[in-house]
Amino acid sequence: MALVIGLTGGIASGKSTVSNLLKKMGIVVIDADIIARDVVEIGREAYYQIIEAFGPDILLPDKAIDRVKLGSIVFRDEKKRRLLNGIVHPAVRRQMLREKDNWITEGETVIIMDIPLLFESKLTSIVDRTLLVYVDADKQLTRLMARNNFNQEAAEARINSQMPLIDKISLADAVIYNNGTVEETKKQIEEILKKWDISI
Ligand SMILES: CC(C)(COP(=O)(O)OP(=O)(O)OC[C@H]1O[C@@H](n2cnc3c(N)ncnc32)[C@H](O)[C@@H]1O)[C@@H](O)C(=O)NCCC(=O)NCCS
Ligand SMILES: Nc1ncnc2c1ncn2[C@@H]1O[C@H](COP(=O)(O)OP(=O)(O)OP(=O)(O)O)[C@@H](O)[C@H]1O
Repeated sequence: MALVIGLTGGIASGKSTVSNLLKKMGIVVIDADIIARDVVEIGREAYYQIIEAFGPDILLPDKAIDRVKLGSIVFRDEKKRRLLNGIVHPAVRRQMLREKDNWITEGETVIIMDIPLLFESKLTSIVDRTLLVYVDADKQLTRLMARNNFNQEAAEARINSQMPLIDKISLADAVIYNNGTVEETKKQIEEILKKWDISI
């Protein structure tokens, strides 16, 4: 039996930092953000649905979806965000489940599913345990602004489109506090894996 762990957090809370550390330890990670990009590639079903819903102006000259433009629409408008989620999320969910099944068939015993909206999208039923990457609100904002070169308004729009990170703490089976150094975060990961009897 494989153990499937849902890794979640908030935007720029440190999920990729944690998943990279887990990958280095040899653990398989399925990344919802990567799959969400894949399912809207030119020619895919969700690609046409997005054009239908948001109009052809949402395309770049090379016909790919303009992610910057789409982001500036959906992170300011909840209705539009729900519309996009309704198109993209079912396709992401299907592909994630397929990849999970493939890894299980290949004999993997521990699989991480990195899903930013695990709690918001009520996807906890597809994982056995949940692991939250938490960071204080002020650090989340400054890290997001620095990483994406966002102004405060754009960064806050994204943060506010998610469940407050602090509310996710009580929903998670374990929490990694990513306020300190990456080394401190690594130690916490090792402790949780030990507590969960996962040998690496
Ligand atoms: C709006 C889009 C085009 C913006 O693309 P962009 O390249 O700027 O951002 P990227 O996809 O890398 O997402 C970065 C982070 O934003 C946050 N985020 C993305 N989509 C959403 C959403 N619908 N609601 C809340 N937060 C979101 C997540 O924390 C994610 O890790 C894109 O995020 C998208 O298609 N979102 C809908 C699909 C989705 O929910 N993806 C998240 C995981 S399934
Ligand atoms: N412990 C840390 N110390 C300093 N910087 C960090 C730490 N953890 C993450 N960061 C930085 O904060 C930013 C956000 O981290 P990361 O990309 O891992 O978050 P994420 O949760 O995967 O974000 P998203 O969901 O938005 O893709 C990155 O620039 C990363 O280098």
